[in-house]
Amino acid sequence: MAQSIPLVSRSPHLNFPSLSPAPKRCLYGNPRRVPTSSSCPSGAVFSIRASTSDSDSSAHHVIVSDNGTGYARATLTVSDAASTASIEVDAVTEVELKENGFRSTRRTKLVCTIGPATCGSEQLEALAVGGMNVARINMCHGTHEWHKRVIDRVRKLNEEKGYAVAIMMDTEGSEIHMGDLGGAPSAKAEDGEVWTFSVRAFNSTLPERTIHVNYDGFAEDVKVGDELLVDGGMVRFEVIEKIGPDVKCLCTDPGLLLPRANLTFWRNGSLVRERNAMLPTISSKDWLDIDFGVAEKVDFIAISFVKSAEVINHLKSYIAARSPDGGISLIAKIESIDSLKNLEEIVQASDGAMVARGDLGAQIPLEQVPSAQQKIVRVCRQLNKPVIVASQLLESMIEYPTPTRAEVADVSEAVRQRADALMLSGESAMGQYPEKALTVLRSVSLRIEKWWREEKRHEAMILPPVGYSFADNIKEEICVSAAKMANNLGVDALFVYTKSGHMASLLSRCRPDCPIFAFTTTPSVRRRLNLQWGLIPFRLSFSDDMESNLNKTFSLLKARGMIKSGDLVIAVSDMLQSIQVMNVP
Ligand SMILES: Nc1ncnc2c1ncn2[C@@H]1O[C@H](COP(=O)(O)OP(=O)(O)O)[C@@H](O)[C@H]1O
Ligand SMILES: C=C(OP(=O)(O)O)C(=O)O
Ligand SMILES: [K+]
Ligand SMILES: [Mg+2]
Repeated sequence: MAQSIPLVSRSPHLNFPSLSPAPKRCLYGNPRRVPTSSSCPSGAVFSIRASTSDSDSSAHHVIVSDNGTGYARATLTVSDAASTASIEVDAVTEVELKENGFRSTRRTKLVCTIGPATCGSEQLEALAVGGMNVARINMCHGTHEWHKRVIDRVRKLNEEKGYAVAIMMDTEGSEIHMGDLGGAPSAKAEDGEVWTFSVRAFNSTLPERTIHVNYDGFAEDVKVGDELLVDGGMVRFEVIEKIGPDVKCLCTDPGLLLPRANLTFWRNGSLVRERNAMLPTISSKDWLDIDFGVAEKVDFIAISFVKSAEVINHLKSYIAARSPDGGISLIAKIESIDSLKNLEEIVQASDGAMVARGDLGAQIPLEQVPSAQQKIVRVCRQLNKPVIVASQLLESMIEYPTPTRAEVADVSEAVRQRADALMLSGESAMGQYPEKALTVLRSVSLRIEKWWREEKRHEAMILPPVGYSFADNIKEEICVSAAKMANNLGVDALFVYTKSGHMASLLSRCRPDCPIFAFTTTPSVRRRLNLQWGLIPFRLSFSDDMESNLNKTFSLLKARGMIKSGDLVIAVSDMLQSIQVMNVP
């Protein structure tokens, strides 16, 4: 059983006022320094260890303390250990840390959809330099060869330049969408024009004002008088006549038609969900794309139009059988009425979720999208799953070099909600200013994060336990306590040594004020951690011996100028149930 931790009552430094934000207190003269003594020349290590019933592990000690002072002694000599080892971190973070220190690092992660505007090696590198954490490829567009080239270029960038840009493959799903406009980049539909939407296959050039529809049942399912919405209402038509496979439609709201834009149809003010609602979540084409993603070892697969947890579980077992090392995480896209209905079970089954506002806004009234977003972000945080806010964040930047004030406010709100990540779609895939759009996301994120750190404006969120076992509960408690200590002590960084990434995600979930340095042994875990709020993932080989891990880390990071003597850090690990507070020697 867990023991009481007498240290807490013995050490006044640990009696923090709970919940209320603690003022920065001067603990020992210098607020950032734990006392050092001659017996502990290189900074004190203070360790709390909890024990569990399965106490055969050497990690399960009650407390380690040094002759009643509450401080375990450690000799953190910067030694030989590191000389042969290496640490991998991306160049942008390294420069940021060196130049501006810990507080300058961005906590909100950035996902960029890669398309014709950004698929070249130089363009990809520019995005990586600009802060792209995850590159998304959308299987609605392009061929496997095209996507493979992008994947290879990102991989090369990671290998040669030290980035950990993860790859997210997004499935097409069984939505109804238009064809590819016969190769044209877009087409303008004017008020009063009559267009033909047809399920016919056109092998030569498309007749004028004709759109191919990918769903065979389309002409049968729509009725004269139905409203047809392109891309959630960017362009609207009214169905005026049905002639076999052709549906004649009158344009009532003009606008730009983009290739493969999504289509929904509405009758008497409600979304029509006939046979199309019975389409499988994962189409036969999606299965081929998923096989491609597994073969290419992508880091994330985002599943479009998820309706229930069942499909996620099904896909998980499919992928597990083909990719036994477990390197692929599943992201559920919340973009339908069904996915909102079954939100908790879907998020629980997935490894993360996306607020896919594009299609969501076509399925529920637009004015309900903001509250849905807030709810999805909250549920994901409570269930400890990373969440991405996506679509139209900077839509006007597809054409213009500056965003609208409203777009900046929208980005700010997602950052304030402390979503894990923000995503660019058309802005980076086919827009004219992909790098500028990324810069806007980066600078708005940094500014808003700084603002509420300074003002303590974020609302506290109840974080219910997520683990199923007592051992899990201990991990959670350690992370919650470590994050709280980090805030109260104003430490420079949290360090977490994690093999699976789980402890890192538990710390991220607490959204602490300082950055979290997540050390992990495998490149694949490192890339996947790159989607999570506040984590700076490093690849490092480490052992079960925390003291040597810390020595090695300090030595390597100091050698690269990323930390310096006197910096205050708190370290936790998933090998040892402890929280250690120390100054970098
Ligand atoms: N691989 C690609 N090849 C060509 N165009 C692409 C590609 N990926 C994205 N695009 C373009 O960028 C736009 C925005 O991307 P995204 O939001 O992911 O797709 P969609 O609009 O289909 O939901 C697409 O409509 C398409 O015009
Ligand atoms: C991200 C979305 O999905 P896609 O771009 O694949 O339609 C969305 O609908 O917002
Ligand atoms: K998609
Ligand atoms: Mg969508």
